[in-house]
Amino acid sequence: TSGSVATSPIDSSDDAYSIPVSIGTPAQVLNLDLDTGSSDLWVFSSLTTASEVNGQNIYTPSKSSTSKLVSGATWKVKYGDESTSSGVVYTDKVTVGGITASSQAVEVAKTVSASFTSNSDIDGLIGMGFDSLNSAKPSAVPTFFDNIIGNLDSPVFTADLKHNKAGSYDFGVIDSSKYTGSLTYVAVDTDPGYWKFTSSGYGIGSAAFKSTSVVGIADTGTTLLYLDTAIVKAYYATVSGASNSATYGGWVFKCSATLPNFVFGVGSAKITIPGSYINYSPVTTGSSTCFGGLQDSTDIGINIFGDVALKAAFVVFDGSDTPRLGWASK
Ligand SMILES: Cc1ccc(-c2noc([C@H]3C[C@@H](O)CN3)n2)cc1F
Repeated sequence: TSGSVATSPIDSSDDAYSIPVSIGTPAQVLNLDLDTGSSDLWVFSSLTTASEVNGQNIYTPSKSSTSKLVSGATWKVKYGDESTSSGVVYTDKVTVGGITASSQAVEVAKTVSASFTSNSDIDGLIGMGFDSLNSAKPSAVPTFFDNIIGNLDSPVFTADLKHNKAGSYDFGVIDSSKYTGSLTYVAVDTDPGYWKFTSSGYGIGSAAFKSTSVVGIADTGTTLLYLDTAIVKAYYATVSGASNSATYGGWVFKCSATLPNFVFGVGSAKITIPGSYINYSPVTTGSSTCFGGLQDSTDIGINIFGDVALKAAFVVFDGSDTPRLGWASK
């Protein structure tokens, strides 16, 4: 089997991308953030503290004839931005892009932190990282990808994110109409559970490409691109007036600035991120100061190829016995 689901940016800044996910019988459709950087499928629910729900769609297990409580199971997640959620676990039928996992662990939130409450466009997350990252106790539960991989024509899913428009996630198939040229594959280190790979270098604008190993994760749930200080400094050195602002917590510049393209290497291939993607968004609505789509990864401890990078490429997440990432321009 194979399938495809449209994914849309939740706002004009492409802060996150959501997909419709059907849960239960009859179907309850929630808009979930597909996150290759985590491995819990969790949802706002009828069990979520009422004051912490603000416009989200909720999953009500009691209204589903196929829901089952997983007795004694709990979960708790914390994301890179320190946001959190936690709760209990049900199993139910889950369908994404026409592909069904008949008994998917659905982690039902009893509580969520303020940044989830204030984000009415996200009804939860669907983690597509490796099972080692799953937070369920006393034992981890499989991801949706893990539950369907055996039924897929090919053990892969692909990401085709776009700037300010709908893209797609495909399952079980590599649609060659979605990219140009050829795919270049790189090895994935699944420890501790991210899609972690080594980029072969970078280029800033028309400057010479710098061949150097840059280890990072392909993370659809992170908005921006986070790289080593030296690379980030070299990039913004080409942007007059750019500064690393304590006030805004990162590199900012005049919104009127023209930013150079940023190239990252994957093997012998090169992915070009248009400078316009790095002129990310005003620091506050209407401000003439803009926040960069490329930021410093020092405080994170790992480099993250988030949506700013991913939306410049077509990416194959290959979950075969030797996991790997395929990259192509588009
Ligand atoms: C309100 C909100 C907060 C965080 C996230 C979030 N989703 O994925 C990620 C990244 C960081 C890393 O933790 C795993 N992938 N962060 C989504 C939200 F809607």
